[in-house]
Amino acid sequence: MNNTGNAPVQLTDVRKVYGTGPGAVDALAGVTYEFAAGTFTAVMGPSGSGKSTLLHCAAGLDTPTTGDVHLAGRSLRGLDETSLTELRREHVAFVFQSFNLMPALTVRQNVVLPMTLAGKQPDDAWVTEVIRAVGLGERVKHRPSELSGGQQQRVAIARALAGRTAITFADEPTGALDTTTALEVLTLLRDQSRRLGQTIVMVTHDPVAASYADRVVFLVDGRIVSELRRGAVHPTAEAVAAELAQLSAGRLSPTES
Ligand SMILES: Nc1ncnc2c1ncn2[C@@H]1O[C@H](COP(=O)(O)OP(=O)(O)OP(=O)(O)O)[C@@H](O)[C@H]1O
Repeated sequence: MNNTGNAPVQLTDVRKVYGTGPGAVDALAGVTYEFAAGTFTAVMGPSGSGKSTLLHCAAGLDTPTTGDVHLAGRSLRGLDETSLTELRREHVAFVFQSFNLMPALTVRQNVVLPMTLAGKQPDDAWVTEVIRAVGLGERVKHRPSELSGGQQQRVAIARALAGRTAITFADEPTGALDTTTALEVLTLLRDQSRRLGQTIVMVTHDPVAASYADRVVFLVDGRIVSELRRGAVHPTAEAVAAELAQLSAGRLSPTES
C-alpha cells in the first residue's frame, strides 16, 4: 500500500522489535497505513498483536526500530524531544487507560490544561459544553481523587474533545465505563470526528466500541491483516466480532491447536 502523503497520521513500513537475539519480539512487523483526515478508526486484534505498540509509535510516544511515521505532516524520524512535544501539543490529544490527570487540579482545570500548556485561549462555552456532554457538569470543581474511575476517564475524554486538536489517540477509552456512559462517550468521539473533521485512532477489544468507528483495522502478529470500512455495509459489532473470531482461530496453526 502506498501512502498519499496527506493523511494526518501515516505509518510507512513501521517495524518495532523489542529485545535482541533469540528472545526478540517483532511487535510490529512492517505496518503501512494511513489514518485519513476526519476518519474514526478502531484498531483491533488478539492480545499481544501489537495494538498498543502501533498506537504508541503512531503518536510518537515510542520510536519504531525501522520505518517512518508522519504526524500532522511532519516526519517523526530524527525529531528531537522538544519538537515532538510541541507537535503533539499543537495537534494531538490522548485518551489513555491511565488517565494522566493532575491530582491537584479541578475537573475544569484538567480539561483546559493542554490548551494552557500550548498557550491557547480555551473556548469557555465549548469547554462547558463538553464537560456537560460527558456528564460532569455538576463536578467541574472536583478533583480527580473525588471522582470514580469512570468519571476520571470522562475527564480525560472531555480534555481530548475540548482542545479540538486534529488528531486523538485513544487506548481502550471506554474500558472503565458502564455501558450507558461508554455509548455516550463513543457517540461523542464519533460526533467529534464528523463535526470537526478530527482523525481518531482508537485501540479497543470491544466489537461494540469498534462498531462506532468508520473503519476497523485488524492486527495479527504485528501486521494489519484485514480492514472493515463504512460503506454500503456498516462495520457492525457482529461483523467486527465475526472477523475477530475468524482471525483468532486462523492464528492457531495446526501444530498449536
Ligand atoms: N516494552 C516491551 N518489551 C518487550 N516486549 C514488549 C514490550 N511491549 C510490548 N511487548 C511485546 O510486543 C508484543 C505486542 O504488544 P502490545 O502491547 O503492542 O500488544 P497489544 O495488542 O496491545 O496487546 P493487549 O491487547 O494484550 O494489550 C507482545 O508480544 C508484547 O509482549
